[in-house]
Amino acid sequence: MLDLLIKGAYIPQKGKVLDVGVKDGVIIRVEEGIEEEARYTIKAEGKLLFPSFANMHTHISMSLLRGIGADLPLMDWLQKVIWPLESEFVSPQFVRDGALLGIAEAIKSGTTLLMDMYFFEEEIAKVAKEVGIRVGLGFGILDFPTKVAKTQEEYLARAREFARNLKGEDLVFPVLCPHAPYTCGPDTLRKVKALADEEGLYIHIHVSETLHEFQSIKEQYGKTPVAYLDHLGLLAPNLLMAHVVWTEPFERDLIAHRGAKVLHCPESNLKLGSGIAPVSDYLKRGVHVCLGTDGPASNDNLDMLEEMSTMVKLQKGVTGDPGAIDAPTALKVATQMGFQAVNIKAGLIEPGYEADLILVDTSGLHLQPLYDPIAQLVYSAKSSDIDTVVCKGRVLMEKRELKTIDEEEVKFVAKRWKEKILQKIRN
Ligand SMILES: CSC[C@H]1O[C@@H](n2cnc3c(O)ncnc32)[C@H](O)[C@@H]1O
Ligand SMILES: [Zn+2]
Repeated sequence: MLDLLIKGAYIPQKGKVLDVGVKDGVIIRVEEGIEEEARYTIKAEGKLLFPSFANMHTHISMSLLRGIGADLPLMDWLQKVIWPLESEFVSPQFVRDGALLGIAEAIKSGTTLLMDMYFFEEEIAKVAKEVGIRVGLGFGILDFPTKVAKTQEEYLARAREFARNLKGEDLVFPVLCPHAPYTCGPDTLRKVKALADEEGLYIHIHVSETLHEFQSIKEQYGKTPVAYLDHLGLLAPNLLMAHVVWTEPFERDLIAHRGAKVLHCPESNLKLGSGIAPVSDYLKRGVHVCLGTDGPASNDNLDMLEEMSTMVKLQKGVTGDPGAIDAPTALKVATQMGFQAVNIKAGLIEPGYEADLILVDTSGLHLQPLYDPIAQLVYSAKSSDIDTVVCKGRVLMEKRELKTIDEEEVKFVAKRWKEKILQKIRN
């Protein structure tokens, strides 16, 4: 008996109407007219079936800080606004409440994998398991004290303990998160690398986000950021680098050669005025590129459909080439490349792949007439068209109704945080 049967959806990547049968979280049948019994059946006639999105760089609990400090460059935004607020308000409860808000928004826009970096990540692990979404989790490691730890030794010991506690979990997995080359010195970065290799972990880090960072790392260490990380031994397949906006051409080839991954966050880079990453050039050179929104306080949402559309249009505009990134490639970057980067077999609708899927309702005026579903998903669809979301075979949203989160409660709690935070800002 199947656990889930999705009947009669059009699968654009196959160009056919098919049924999809799922058992134990995995797609086992993709065929016409499946008659096998199923515990749960979704009638999907007239809808499009796609893989779900992998949001590969975010700080979901920052959803509670959304809208604060708009229109500042990165370092002013962080140092004058965000870090003082985080030091005042971030607590396990803040992280939990922010995670619920962020995860609810992520599911409603079709995401089933989030790569997160923040504080008190054990709270996010609990929320993710309750709700049924995949999250890669690590707390930020910095060369200065935060609420997580005070010294390098303490950060590394806690990171090891955190990783060991989460090993073997189903939906959540531990990652090491040195914040950036400008907040972690070379000794910390080398030790993080050693720990990652010992424990078999990914490293998730902000890299070369602004021109200021690019120039100051070069001044301080005699090498531009990517070359500097390579010099320290970090540039390897387990390195997930967020942003990578500023690179020399030789560094781009080095990333491809070493197999490190780029987590591209175009909307955050635009909003903070950080620049435009040369993503079509990365892809041409064979770099593994994934897509992320960054935190919802610098974007200011977790909408991967929007992010995908922004990515493609920026590359067309900057290069003057309308084929710089085509729609099927954009979809692949936002789905399959993300899952693949962390070794999750999802992102394709094939037997043997994890059942991480979305159904898209095409009845909206903005999707009429529907000639090219993949191009129209990238260029015309809105996240409100996403009708159903399935993560590892579990239905997290159906007919736009969240199945595992109380949406009204999440909004109520967010308002309470707003009142507290506003009081502080006004005083
Ligand atoms: C210590 S946990 C993560 C840390 O990162 C901060 N952050 C959020 N967005 C960005 C960004 O775009 N670049 C660098 N750092 C960022 C966040 O506020 C947390 O303090
Ligand atoms: Zn970030």
